[in-house]
Amino acid sequence: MTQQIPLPAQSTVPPIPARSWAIIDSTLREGEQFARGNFKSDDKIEVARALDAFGAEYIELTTPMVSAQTACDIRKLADLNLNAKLLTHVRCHMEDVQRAVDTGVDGLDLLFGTSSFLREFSHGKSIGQIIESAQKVIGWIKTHHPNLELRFSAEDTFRSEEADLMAVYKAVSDLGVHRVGLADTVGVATPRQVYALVREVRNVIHEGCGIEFHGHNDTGCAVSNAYEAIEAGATHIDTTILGIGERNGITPLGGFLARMFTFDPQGLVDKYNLEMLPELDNMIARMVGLPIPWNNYLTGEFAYNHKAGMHLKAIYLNPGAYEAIPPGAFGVGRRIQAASKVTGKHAIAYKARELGLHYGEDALRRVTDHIKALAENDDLDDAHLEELLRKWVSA
Ligand SMILES: CC(=O)SCCNC(=O)CCNC(=O)[C@H](O)C(C)(C)COP(=O)(O)OP(=O)(O)OC[C@H]1O[C@@H](n2cnc3c(N)ncnc32)[C@H](O)[C@@H]1OP(=O)(O)O
Ligand SMILES: O=C(O)CCC(=O)C(=O)O
Ligand SMILES: [Mg+2]
Repeated sequence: MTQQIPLPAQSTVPPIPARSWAIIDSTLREGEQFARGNFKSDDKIEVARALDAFGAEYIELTTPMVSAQTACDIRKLADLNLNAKLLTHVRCHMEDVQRAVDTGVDGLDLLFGTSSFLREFSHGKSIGQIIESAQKVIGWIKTHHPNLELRFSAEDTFRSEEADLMAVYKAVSDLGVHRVGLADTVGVATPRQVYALVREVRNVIHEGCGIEFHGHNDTGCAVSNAYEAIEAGATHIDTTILGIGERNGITPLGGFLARMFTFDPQGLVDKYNLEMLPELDNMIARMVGLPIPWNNYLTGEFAYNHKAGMHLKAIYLNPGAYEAIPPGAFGVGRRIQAASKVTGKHAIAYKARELGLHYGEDALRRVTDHIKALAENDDLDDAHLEELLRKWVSA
């Protein structure tokens, strides 16, 4: 995490310092709600240790109410004494909380649905009753376990009435929670809505109270919504490795880091062991029995594949011409695909030079056209290209 890497010139957007926000990785909570997420005790230890080595500030675990085994696993994870703070995600309910405080975690993430959908179909409580429960539960924790870090989230925030939200957030902030949470539970929020609501919430909570954002990806906005939340003053972002979670998941750790790297690369390098990202993604892909998607942020098989002739000419001169983020920063490599119908003479000349071969202008044009024609139906692999370039010189 002290590594210094050569960093390219970045976008013209003002920097957002990486020290202004923290990651709450929820692979071991939201990720357990993923279709293929069913982590065994050893898996949980492996994931928690890996996230800790990566530098995640927080690791969120599911509620001990799930099962006796889950409660036992939470205790085991707490006994690891990781640097990352451990949180357990619990309903705003005395029984859950009493069970949670015995597990040895550093904090509790409380939640209560505030939208009319969840008030009617999930728990049946009014906003007044939600606030009363929060007072009872938070009051009890503050008295009996004053050292626990506390967060209160309004589940389904973005389909809740603004006045209801402000009443709930003000009440829990007055009760002394360390953070309030905004959750885009069904992935419906737009980046602009996220920005506006985080600003509103900032106005009703105490100055030192943090703001956490949890965003689902149903409409493809999970990364941009997390970014907008930070722009508006959020301090904590929920992620999972590979984005696993209910339905199609939440803000993926890698995608979020890619987004934030462009604003403060050195800040990220200082905070996290970024080169571990492929290891984290591979670990979860293995545990859930699915491949890493081909177009995954940073670690997908083709995330750093360069193919078109116009790109290749520039990439050889300066990779930053067609890369926002140097792949080495995240421990991945780039792939130059020089032998396709969309290649150009500069790419072929570079490939030839790597083999110690040099062509005159005419020969270069002819070999390039030959390769383009051959590749009309199927791209050539590197071995085929090499053979062809060598033969061309000796022919
Ligand atoms: C959007 C999210 O991801 S929220 C987090 C979801 N996480 C989980 O559900 C954790 C895993 N869940 C479980 O293991 C179980 O659902 C348990 C142990 C929590 C509860 O199981 P059960 O008692 O069998 O209830 P069930 O799951 O069928 O129903 C949910 C209950 O929680 C209540 N509830 C829902 N939200 C809340 C809340 N925020 N605070 C308090 N109670 C709540 C509902 O009213 C319902 O209780 P009821 O039967 O008294 O009406
Ligand atoms: O507790 C939270 O803030 C988020 C809960 C959750 O997973 C969701 O609302 O999608
Ligand atoms: Mg969720």
